[in-house]
Amino acid sequence: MSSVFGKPRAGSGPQSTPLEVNLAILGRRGAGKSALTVKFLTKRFISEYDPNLEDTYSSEETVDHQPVHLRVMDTADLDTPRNCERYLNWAHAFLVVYSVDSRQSFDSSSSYLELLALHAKETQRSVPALLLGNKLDMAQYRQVTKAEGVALAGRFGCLFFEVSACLDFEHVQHVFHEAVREARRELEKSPLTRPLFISEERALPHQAPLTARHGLASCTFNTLSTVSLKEMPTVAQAKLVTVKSSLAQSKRKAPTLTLLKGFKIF
Ligand SMILES: Nc1nc2c(ncn2[C@@H]2O[C@H](COP(=O)(O)OP(=O)(O)OP(=O)(O)O)[C@@H](O)[C@H]2O)c(=O)[nH]1
Repeated sequence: MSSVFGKPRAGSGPQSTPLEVNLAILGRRGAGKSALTVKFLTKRFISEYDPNLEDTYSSEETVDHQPVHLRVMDTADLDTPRNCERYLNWAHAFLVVYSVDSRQSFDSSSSYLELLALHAKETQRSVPALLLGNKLDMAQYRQVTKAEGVALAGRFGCLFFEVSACLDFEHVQHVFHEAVREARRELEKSPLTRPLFISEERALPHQAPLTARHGLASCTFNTLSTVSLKEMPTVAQAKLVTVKSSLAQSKRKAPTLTLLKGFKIF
């Protein structure tokens, strides 16, 4: 039996079932969520995309010598969080993305972090979030300083990174793997935490003022006190695509590319 983070882990040997981690990528339209997701999955940068596609990808990863079955939901909210339940109750970790050359996207990322903090409070379920400033290659057009990113992340107690989807794959991979580590820590603290889909829609009493304040229109939260719990169903309007691990992809690029419909990959 191997030891991760000082705790013996049942089932972490070679025969073990991979740890399942659901990761949702949040952020304003154009921040680079899809580009980062595809970069992580294929090591490639995309320049054309369908902004209305919301895809959930599945990738077999190895993080700290442990197999991980990682599902990545590349969300497609418009300018503000909408119908958030689909990811709030599904994800074990969130990547909140803004673009360093867009003040608007930074403001949106703040709204997303507020939303996550509120949801954590209401459900008493802490889900780690990482704040990510993307498009570092556009640093000459910066509208958001690194210090502002650090400060926002500090306010919400999350890790912070600046990356570029069109530069090094390793930096992007590092961020995704950090998200897995954060999720794993949380899962080890409370192993009963697992993705749930809660079917009953019920707005919280104080939801309206907060959503109004932060522009979180049409987000509904459901707490564990609501009665009807179900397994997470297929994500609405999402394709689930299995992608080979990064290592396998580099050897077998063609099959991977045919799976990632909706993107033009270079
Ligand atoms: N220069 C640069 N451009 C990027 C980077 N990441 C994404 N882009 C470009 O920014 C635009 C938006 O990227 P997407 O990945 O589609 O952004 P998104 O957040 O998924 O946006 P939606 O799909 O509309 O939700 C595209 O033209 C990308 O090619 C980056 O790191 N650097």
